[in-house]
Amino acid sequence: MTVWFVTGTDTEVGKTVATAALAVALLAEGRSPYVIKPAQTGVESVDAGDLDEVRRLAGNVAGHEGVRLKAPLAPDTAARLEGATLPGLADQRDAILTAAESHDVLVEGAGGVLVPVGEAWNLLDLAQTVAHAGTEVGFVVVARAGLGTLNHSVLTVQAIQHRSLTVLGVLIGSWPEQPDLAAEQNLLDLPLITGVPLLGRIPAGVGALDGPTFAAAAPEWLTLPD
Ligand SMILES: Nc1ncnc2c1ncn2[C@@H]1O[C@H](COP(=O)(O)OP(=O)(O)OP(=O)(O)O)[C@@H](O)[C@H]1O
Ligand SMILES: C[C@H](N)[C@H](N)CCCCCC(=O)O
Ligand SMILES: [Mg+2]
Repeated sequence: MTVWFVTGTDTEVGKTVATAALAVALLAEGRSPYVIKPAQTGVESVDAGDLDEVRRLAGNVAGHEGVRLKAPLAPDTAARLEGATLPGLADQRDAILTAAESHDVLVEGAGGVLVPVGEAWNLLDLAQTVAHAGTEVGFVVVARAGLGTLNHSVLTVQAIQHRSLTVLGVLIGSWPEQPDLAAEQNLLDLPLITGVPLLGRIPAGVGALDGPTFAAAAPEWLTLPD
């Protein structure tokens, strides 16, 4: 089974909404998604995290969180502030490999791709250790629609490719109802400048939909990577 890492050009670009849309598209193909959030920050123990939001939108998909931390900061920073220990790289890797035995796994990072999700390691380190175990790994990069996204997207794609990891494509996390000139041109320029496919665009506002409405529409917004 595949392991797709869902990263973004920044925090708040729509990785969670994109993860939910990818999960719906996998379900629509009769596949079995498993969603992992290795490190959830900015939530108390009783709060809904990204995995809960994915389940609200996509239905009760299988999955787990690696750790949750209170401060709305990078995981290693949040852990330092509360004196918490982050799960080790091998533990997070093994949890992914176990899930991948029977599921197509979606792993959502925290913030952008170089944000530490462990003690001095990031999503690229995690992806590399999963790939070294012989599992097929790919990245989906969630990007903003408008001016500024070209640079952020190329930086992210090249950081991933620099580690000899595969970028499956770019997905626009929130496509405006009235796109401006930059957004419209970015539909052409994003695949040109990054060298990877544009997998689709998720309409702005759909993260606020109820689950069934979201799930009915989500497959139209994107093309699943091969
Ligand atoms: N297409 C969309 N429609 C509606 N709301 C959206 C959309 N994309 C993002 N949002 C909203 O923007 C906020 C940030 O989105 P999201 O949580 O997906 O970002 P993220 O990249 O997952 O952030 P993090 O780094 O914290 O995981 C959320 O409140 C979300 O509901
Ligand atoms: C709290 C937020 N929503 C994310 N979970 C964590 C984002 C960390 C970003 C760190 C940084 O790039 O400065
Ligand atoms: Mg998120």
